[in-house]
Amino acid sequence: MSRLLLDGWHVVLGIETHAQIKSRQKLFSSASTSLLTHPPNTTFNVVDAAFPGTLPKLNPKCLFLALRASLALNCDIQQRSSFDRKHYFYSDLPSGYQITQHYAPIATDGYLTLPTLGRKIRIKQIQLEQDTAKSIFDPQTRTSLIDLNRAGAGLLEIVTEPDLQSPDEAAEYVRALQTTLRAVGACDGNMDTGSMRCDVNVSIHRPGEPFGTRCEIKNLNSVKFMVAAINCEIARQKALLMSSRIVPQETRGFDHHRWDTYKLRSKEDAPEYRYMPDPNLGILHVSVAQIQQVMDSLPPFPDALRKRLIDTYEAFGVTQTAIDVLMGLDTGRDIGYDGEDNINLDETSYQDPDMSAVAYFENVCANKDRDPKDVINWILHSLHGQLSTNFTSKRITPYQLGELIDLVASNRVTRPSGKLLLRHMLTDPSITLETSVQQLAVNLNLIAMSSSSKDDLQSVCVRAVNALPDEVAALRAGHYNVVNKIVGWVMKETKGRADAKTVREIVLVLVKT
Ligand SMILES: Nc1ncnc2c1ncn2[C@@H]1O[C@H](COP(=O)(O)OP(=O)(O)OP(=O)(O)O)[C@@H](O)[C@H]1O
Ligand SMILES: [Mg+2]
Ligand SMILES: [Mg+2]
Repeated sequence: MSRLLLDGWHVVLGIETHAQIKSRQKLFSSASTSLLTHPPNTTFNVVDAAFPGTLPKLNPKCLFLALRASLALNCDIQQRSSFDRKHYFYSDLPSGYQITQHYAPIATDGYLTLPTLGRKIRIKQIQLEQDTAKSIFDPQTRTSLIDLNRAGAGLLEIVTEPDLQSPDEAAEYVRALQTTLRAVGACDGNMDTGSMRCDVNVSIHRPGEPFGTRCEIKNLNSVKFMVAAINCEIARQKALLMSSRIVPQETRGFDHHRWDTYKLRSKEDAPEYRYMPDPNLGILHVSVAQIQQVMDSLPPFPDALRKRLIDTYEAFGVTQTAIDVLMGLDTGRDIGYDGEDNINLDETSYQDPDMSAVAYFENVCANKDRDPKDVINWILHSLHGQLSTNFTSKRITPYQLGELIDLVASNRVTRPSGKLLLRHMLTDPSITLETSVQQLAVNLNLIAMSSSSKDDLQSVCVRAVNALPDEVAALRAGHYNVVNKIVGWVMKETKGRADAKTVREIVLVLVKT
């Protein structure tokens, strides 16, 4: 979408994302990070509950993941950064302040490339900070309950420059950010469970004029709501400006029942946070050697990987869209993860999260006789839905899929039979990762008839012609499309083992004579 909206306004958007760090322990305490399955108030310790005399201690795993995310977002890592206290009083904040990096964040001046639009969105800074507890209002007893499980969990706040120009771009940015954070294992990117939450800043102005006043919409937990909130906000600001009023700087929320934004507080009511350096935490030093070590541990970045895949496979007819779907970048899919809990909580066996769909595809394509376009079609169309899980743990290995593709490509098995074969492989528990696909095709009587015995096929076609005299007459009278009905009869009779093209040829010869 272009920057210019229909009626001549420019839209300016900046996004602040809170991403929960995928670490086993909290940012400054040794308590476990909570999963949704944990009962309330079971995963916190005295540090998280802010008992007097407790001291914070930075968890190296959180730092490691923050550095990975920062490098993946092309930021400059600050060799010296520090922590500050942001004070406010709310029941979900036991200590009365949140530890964040207000004055000297860990990383600055990065960018994220929007995969399909190709534009670079500048990342202003990334800061490490603590998450709050959760307060839950119980309307029956009219009381607020506090769950400390989330208190003190590590967050990355990732702040963009005001570079985004439309709701579509904002959506693409969030999806690309989600993919990047997942690719480096820093965050599971799951918006509907609150692992990733966005605040979006919106302003509009006339072309050539300075930026308008921003309003910030807080705590958006899906891309859909974010896009809706931006659209509502643009409409609201436009209406104000068109009637010669001003847009006051405000913090707003999005009400998904009313499908509109509402005012939370104005700039004048903004809390005074009384930021101050946290005296319990010193300067955080990161050496060049440490940065290099993290750099060496990184998997290929999604945009570089995407470019390599396009450069390698586009010549074979593999489309960019297919590559985006394979990489999970396709913008048509909503941000929701498949609900699977693939959080790797074991620090000692740290593994890069899988780019398994890509690895699987390239593994099958390693045999140069295979057509990559054919391979990606099999994966996307026939294995679709299983892409977000690890292929090797599934019921079909790249070797087996390759075997299947070769059987179909050489007409030993028809395409419909191939799909049937695949379904068997995915669902029949007696089939192992060692099963030969060719042997299975033989056992299931799925070897194509045209390549096994043409005579058999000929006799089925003769039966078809005898069984369908009306259709034969229609065909003879010049209604060519009727041939499909006769071919269909043969396909049904042979359970899809016949090659439709061969059947058509045989039928046409039979009908003419
Ligand atoms: N005129 C504007 N229109 C839209 N977005 C803007 C504009 N000016 C700044 N922004 C964006 O607003 C965001 C400001 O975030 P930042 O964290 O710097 O400050 P904040 O919102 O005041 O603080 P807090 O972290 O307490 O919410 C950035 O993403 C920035 O790009
Ligand atoms: Mg901010
Ligand atoms: Mg903000």
